[in-house]
Amino acid sequence: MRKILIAGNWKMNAGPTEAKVLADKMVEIWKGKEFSQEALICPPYVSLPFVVKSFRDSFFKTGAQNVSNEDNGAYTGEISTSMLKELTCSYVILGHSERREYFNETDDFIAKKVLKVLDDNMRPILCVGEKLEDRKANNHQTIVKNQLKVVLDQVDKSHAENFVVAYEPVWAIGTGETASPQQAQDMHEFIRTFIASEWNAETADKVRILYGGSMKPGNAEELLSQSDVDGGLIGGASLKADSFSEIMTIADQISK
Ligand SMILES: O=C(CO)COP(=O)(O)O
Repeated sequence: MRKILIAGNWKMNAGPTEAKVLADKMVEIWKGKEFSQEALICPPYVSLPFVVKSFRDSFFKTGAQNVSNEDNGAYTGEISTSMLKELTCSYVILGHSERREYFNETDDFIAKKVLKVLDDNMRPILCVGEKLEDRKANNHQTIVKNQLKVVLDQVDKSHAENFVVAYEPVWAIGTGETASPQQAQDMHEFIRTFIASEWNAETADKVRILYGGSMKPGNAEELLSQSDVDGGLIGGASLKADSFSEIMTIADQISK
């Protein structure tokens, strides 16, 4: 059984002051209540210590939006896995389409980071997804398969439980347009089948595959109810404590 992961990607939003207010609000909403699934917030680096502090006595987990593939040393501007672990961060988003597009991150570079994160006993959330032109040309499966293959070729299947994939169709990110539940399910099933062909069915079954792209309270139930959709990677709607909590409540009622 896979636990649903509801993850917020705050991107370059919410500096320390705003982040603390937002995190405190989330904790307040869930005070005294149990959450049967997993909730995660990935703030910008500078806000992480504040969010960690706000979440200290709650079930909310924290993660980062990127990390270096190197150990501590002379790498100006970078942040290491050991620094994130010191803050008790457990997850790292890697290969987000914004990093691929604006910061030229390649599949090989992303694979190195995924390996580093897994080797250091953290959990990568590897983002994959096609652009609109790829979908229109019916190339979406090939694009996603190629993005995954570079990483899967290097990751040992023993990491399956810590390995998280997020399918984020680029055309659905921040656009208000969402993949239909069927489009999401079809791609998630394709991803799981591909992982099974690279590893095996038993390990592929352990990998959580999140959907990302304009997920909000109004469409979360339909998306999260799909058999291969194991959670959400949420941008805009994670910047509002109410919306994020509503999606969590929906996830709480769905068990996989
Ligand atoms: O990119 C995303 C999460 O990583 C999705 O962002 P939105 O939910 O704002 O579309």
